Amino acid sequence: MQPYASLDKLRHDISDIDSRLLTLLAKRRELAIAVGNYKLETQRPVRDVTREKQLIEKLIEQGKTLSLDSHYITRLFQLVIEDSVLIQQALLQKALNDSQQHAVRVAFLGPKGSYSHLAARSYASRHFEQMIEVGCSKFQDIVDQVEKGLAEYAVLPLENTSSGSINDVYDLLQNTGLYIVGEMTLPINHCLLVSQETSLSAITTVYSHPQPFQQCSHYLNHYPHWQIKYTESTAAAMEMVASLNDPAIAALGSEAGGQLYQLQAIDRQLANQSQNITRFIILARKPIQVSKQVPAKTTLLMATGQQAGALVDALLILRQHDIVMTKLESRPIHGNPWEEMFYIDVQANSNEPAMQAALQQLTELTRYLKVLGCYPSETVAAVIA
Ligand SMILES: C=C(O[C@@H]1C=C(C(=O)O)C=C[C@H]1O)C(=O)O
Repeated sequence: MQPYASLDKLRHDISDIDSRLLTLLAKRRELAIAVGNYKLETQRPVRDVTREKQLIEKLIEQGKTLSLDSHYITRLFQLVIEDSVLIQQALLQKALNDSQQHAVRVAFLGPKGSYSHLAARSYASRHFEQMIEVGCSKFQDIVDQVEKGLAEYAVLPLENTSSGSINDVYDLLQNTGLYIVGEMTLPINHCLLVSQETSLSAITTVYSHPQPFQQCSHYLNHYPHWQIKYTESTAAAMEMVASLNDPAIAALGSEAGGQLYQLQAIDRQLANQSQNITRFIILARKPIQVSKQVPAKTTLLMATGQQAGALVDALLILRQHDIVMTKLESRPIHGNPWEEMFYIDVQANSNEPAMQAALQQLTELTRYLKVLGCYPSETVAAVIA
């Protein structure tokens, strides 16, 4: 038999299995939606950590008999379970907030192909029937679009596992009347994208948004002669590289985004952290109700007095009510040199009695307190067996 013929046959069989896997995953999702509807009627919590643990344990056992590695099985099914939890959370949220909108306008840092665009699409696929894309060129424009009623939702990147907090977005939150109504995480795989056949040694200039340059600083240190050029988004960098069509010019961005501009990746996984993940927040003009059946997060904006221990006193209030803090960030207050605004994420629903009591005490203690939003926590990691 010709080697090519056998390769064709093998690939045909692999494609066949992949397609059957997809059909099964879609069936699994349908069952998860049915479970979601059952939970809606019976008021049961979406997450069942014991069930997740048992499920993964059983799969690992079965995997052993099939010579499949437990780490591989865990990673695969964490993703599958995450999808199922998020789809159920979206279902409960829709029922509670009675949102009748079919086509919603979502503003993000565009143009097409940016990470924000991928995040907006992924969030919309779970939450809305149809998304009308509103690509913006600045963070401020995204917020303005929603504030002016030209879009219903804003998608903004807030923090990244390699480069940390995105200060410009934190600062915007101090001055907007919008509320946080959702969050999501997106794995970010930065690639070096080029418009034609070339090699790393031929590159002289790289275009991208400042964030990818920060997140790939270790990789870039190997090429100190590369000229760095900033653009307003990774997609703008891709657009530029496509239009210049020069073998010495590259962009840092996502492979999927690059495909929209006919760019090819010549190097991948360039971020300093192998787990390079960005957390995005979703903003809207009105706050939402979060179902008691889903894990919730609340984000607070707070200015304490200048007295010694003011922040500690505030945090002690959270501890007193057994409220877990997942993030604390501080940013300067514009116009008040050396004064700080604190951003606090807690694992709690702002409607719970414990949180209500804590908010009451914090209002008495602090100079300024605002609930920026309460939203379903989408940083779901299925429990490892
Ligand atoms: C589907 C369910 O909901 C969630 C998702 C699970 C899954 O995808 O297998 C398991 C447990 C729950 O956290 C369920 O409760 O069975």
